[in-house]
Amino acid sequence: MIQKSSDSARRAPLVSARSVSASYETTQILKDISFDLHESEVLAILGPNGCGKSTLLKVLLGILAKDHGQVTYFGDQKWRPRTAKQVGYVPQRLTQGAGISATALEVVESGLAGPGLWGQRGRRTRALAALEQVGMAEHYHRPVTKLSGGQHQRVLIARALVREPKLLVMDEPLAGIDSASAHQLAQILEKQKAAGTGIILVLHDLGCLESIIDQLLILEAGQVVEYGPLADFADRKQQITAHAHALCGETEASHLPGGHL
Ligand SMILES: Nc1ncnc2c1ncn2[C@@H]1O[C@H](COP(=O)(O)OP(=O)(O)OP(=O)(O)O)[C@@H](O)[C@H]1O
Repeated sequence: MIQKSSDSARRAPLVSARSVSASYETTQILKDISFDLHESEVLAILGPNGCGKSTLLKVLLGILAKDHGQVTYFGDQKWRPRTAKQVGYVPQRLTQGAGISATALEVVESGLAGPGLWGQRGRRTRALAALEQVGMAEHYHRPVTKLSGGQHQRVLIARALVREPKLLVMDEPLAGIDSASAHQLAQILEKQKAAGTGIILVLHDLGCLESIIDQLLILEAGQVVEYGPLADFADRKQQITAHAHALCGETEASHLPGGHL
């Protein structure tokens, strides 16, 4: 059941999922997932290890085909090259295949590469501006392998923001970063939210991102067990976080490839 605040109900969603199911070969992982994400909204997806959070991201990012259901992006029911252009994806870390010896600037510029996306001209200027947005301009020439976890993450956020996305998707953004970096992350996301970007976060814990989260979607065994405004969970927040923590243990590397979007 989709619950909407009266404000949200008046606006068309940026992303709308209806009764989505998905499988790996013959094993069904996601069952009947529905949610809406509006402009300037932050949706946090929580749930225990293996419940299907990364799989849901893969479906949303057009990497894994759905078995059934519908995902509408920006009013369009098909994932197209122009959809990709409006979506920024932030993985946890760069993988080997993504060219990890690249400099911060090269990594951010790679966010503008892709068929039918942006031309070569102006890439550097846009990439530097994106690094500036996340407070990393002075590190533009450094190899990402030499950056701290939080700095590395900010470069990946810049790579997503360089597209000026309408939708930002982040996989476990609090994993492996210290509390100062987590607070910087909260500030960056808050600015994006204020600018109208819709944000989907896969989390194991609300942490210091709680203040920017609007909606919670809790998955268990591939199904939505809770969905609604964060305020509705006020009396159960600790319980939900403790539950996710207890079941999650150490976070694992994302299954999603970095930098292909
Ligand atoms: N490529 C794959 N092929 C087959 N099964 C997979 C594949 N990727 C994930 N799975 C299985 O799908 C289920 C959901 O995995 P998924 O990675 O989506 O969970 P998750 O909630 O993101 O877990 P975590 O919190 O550990 O990252 C798990 O049982 C997992 O083993």
